[in-house]
Amino acid sequence: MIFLARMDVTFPAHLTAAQIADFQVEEKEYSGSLQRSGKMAGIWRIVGEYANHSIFDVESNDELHQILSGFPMYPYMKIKVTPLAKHPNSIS
Ligand SMILES: O=C(O)CC1=CCC(=O)O1
Repeated sequence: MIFLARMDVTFPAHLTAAQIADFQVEEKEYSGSLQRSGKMAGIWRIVGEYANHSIFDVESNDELHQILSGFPMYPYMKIKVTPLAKHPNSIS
């Protein structure tokens, strides 16, 4: 099952720059591990926003929820998930 996820990050004002930097390091490690496993097929920065579009290739809605809720920044992200089906004109 293929899903597009848009993740918007908003850190609360009480977090320090050092705490935010720690979240960014942890996020990169978790994200890298998902990408190496193939569960996360790609991630793109949305230009001009602290947000991304990511593609996930997972077995179920439950697996996607587990993955998304495991992101260290999950408490600070608004996530919109769009399920994708094969387009009839796709040649791949
Ligand atoms: O878009 C970001 O920087 C936050 C994020 C979510 C997954 C990831 O790898 O980074």
